[in-house]
Amino acid sequence: MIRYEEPKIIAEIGCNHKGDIELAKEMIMIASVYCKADVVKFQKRNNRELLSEAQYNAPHPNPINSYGKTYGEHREFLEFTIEQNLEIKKFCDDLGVIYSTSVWDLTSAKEISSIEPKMIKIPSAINNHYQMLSWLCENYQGEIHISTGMTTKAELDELIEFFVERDRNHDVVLYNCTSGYPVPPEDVSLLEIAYLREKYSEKVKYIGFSGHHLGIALDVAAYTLGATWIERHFTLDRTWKGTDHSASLEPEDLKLLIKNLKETHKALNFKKEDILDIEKIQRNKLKYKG
Ligand SMILES: C=C(OP(=O)(O)O)C(=O)O
Repeated sequence: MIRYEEPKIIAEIGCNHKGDIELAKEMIMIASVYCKADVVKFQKRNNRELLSEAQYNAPHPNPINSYGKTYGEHREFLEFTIEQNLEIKKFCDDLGVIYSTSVWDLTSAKEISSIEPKMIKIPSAINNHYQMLSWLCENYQGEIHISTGMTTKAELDELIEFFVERDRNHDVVLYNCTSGYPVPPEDVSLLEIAYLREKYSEKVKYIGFSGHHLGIALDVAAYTLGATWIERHFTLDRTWKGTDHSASLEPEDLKLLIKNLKETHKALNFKKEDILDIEKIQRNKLKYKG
């Protein structure tokens, strides 16, 4: 039986702030105050550590989305320093919204841990970086959220055992994810959520869903299948330059998604009695009396 707790919604700002901290703050305000997201999330990379020299110096694979002459320059343009991340975290604390970020390398994991966020995300691309995961298990006290896009079932088993062996599984949230931008419905593969729940719900704290699809219907289905945490990319304009905007939600969509998720949470129950109060008048009026 699924334990339906209140859904928790992450507005993944990621790099959609276009490297502009004032825009990032405006997005945080809208996501939290207007849309009512629980968490706003960013991404932290040390590009010299993460990318090989060749990757750093190569052009962006899709130049139309590039903010620099090389892929490395493009990534640096979108990067906030640790001081800027701290400024953003304080901005979030003042607003009462949770700040989080994914970390893409060991240096970023160490830097971000030093500002003590409540939760850190491990992106699908990096969920096999065991040196970084070991460091986090030993040094970081908060929740560890892990995405499972482009990951085999055997790799997933290994990942969960890693956390169980270190007795850190009690604060792991495991996300179903298909890594694509955008992902067509047939590749969202929502039943993987049921698989994660059946196989790992005793081993991790919660199951989640990191969606890169279009629209908001599938997130409600994901919640109904047992994903408590729902993460969606967030932008102010889906036509902006950048890989993630097209698969992101604009404010009206995110607000409606959160409303729909909260209503679904209220509706996922059994009738409290055979005939509810709301039905009694109808029963007197309409029920066949024989
Ligand atoms: C890429 C990320 O996540 P996911 O793998 O869930 O898309 C991220 O959080 O930075």
